[in-house]
Amino acid sequence: MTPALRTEGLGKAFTLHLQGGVRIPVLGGVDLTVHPGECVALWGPSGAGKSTLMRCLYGNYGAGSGRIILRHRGDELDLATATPQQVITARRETLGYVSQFLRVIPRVATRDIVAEPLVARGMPRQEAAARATTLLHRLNLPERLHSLPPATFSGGEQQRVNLARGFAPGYPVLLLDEPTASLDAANRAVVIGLIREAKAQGSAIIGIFHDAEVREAVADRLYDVLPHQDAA
Ligand SMILES: Nc1ncnc2c1ncn2[C@@H]1O[C@H](COP(=O)(O)OP(=O)(O)OP(=O)(O)O)[C@@H](O)[C@H]1O
Repeated sequence: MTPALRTEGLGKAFTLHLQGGVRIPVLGGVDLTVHPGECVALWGPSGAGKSTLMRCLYGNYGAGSGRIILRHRGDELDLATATPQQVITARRETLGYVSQFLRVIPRVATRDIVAEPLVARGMPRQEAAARATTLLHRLNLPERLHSLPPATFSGGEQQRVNLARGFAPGYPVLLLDEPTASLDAANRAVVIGLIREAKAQGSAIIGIFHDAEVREAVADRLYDVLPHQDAA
């Protein structure tokens, strides 16, 4: 089976320009493969580079070396060398990312924040709003909050808005950074259900799951992110 996403020799180092150009190698030689319907959990000690790897995969950080091959529009797209326009298209159609924290857009209602990626993919606005509402209910976000901007929501409420937005489109590849960090047991169980359903529908998932119960419930295998001394 063709992988949904794979990296070849991915490396990343940070250069601290305000600290005399000190170079911090983080990732090196990362060969990660995830297939449709599979969930891979990134594993490794604090500071090993798990979040950095996620951000490289989504294109938030440029890769220092190597390739990030995404199966996109029936072809291969190397995100490490893709143009900004190609990255935007890949994010709209193929690659989703649920970060730990919601970046709130002022004055936009929660329902619209969740519906937006569906509308961007061409779904009629009313249908997108209905799907958003269903997901928000499933994640136990009370109806009275759906029409409010989430700026004043609690951490757990904001995380659930973020999750609804990330799961709504059914992306072929979905990146999850600590998706249950701020959630109670009932909502953790909902997220486990959403991940399992996404896998059953063929999504490839890469996640950081510090919660062992969630990790064991969804991950098919672990990928070791090792502290690296020699990164690009
Ligand atoms: N923007 C940045 N600039 C400089 N150094 C960074 C940057 N982002 C991360 N780092 C460094 O890269 C290393 C890896 O950080 P990262 O957050 O990826 O680790 P992690 O494995 O996700 O850790 P944790 O499990 O604690 O969240 C750390 O030493 C961190 O200080």
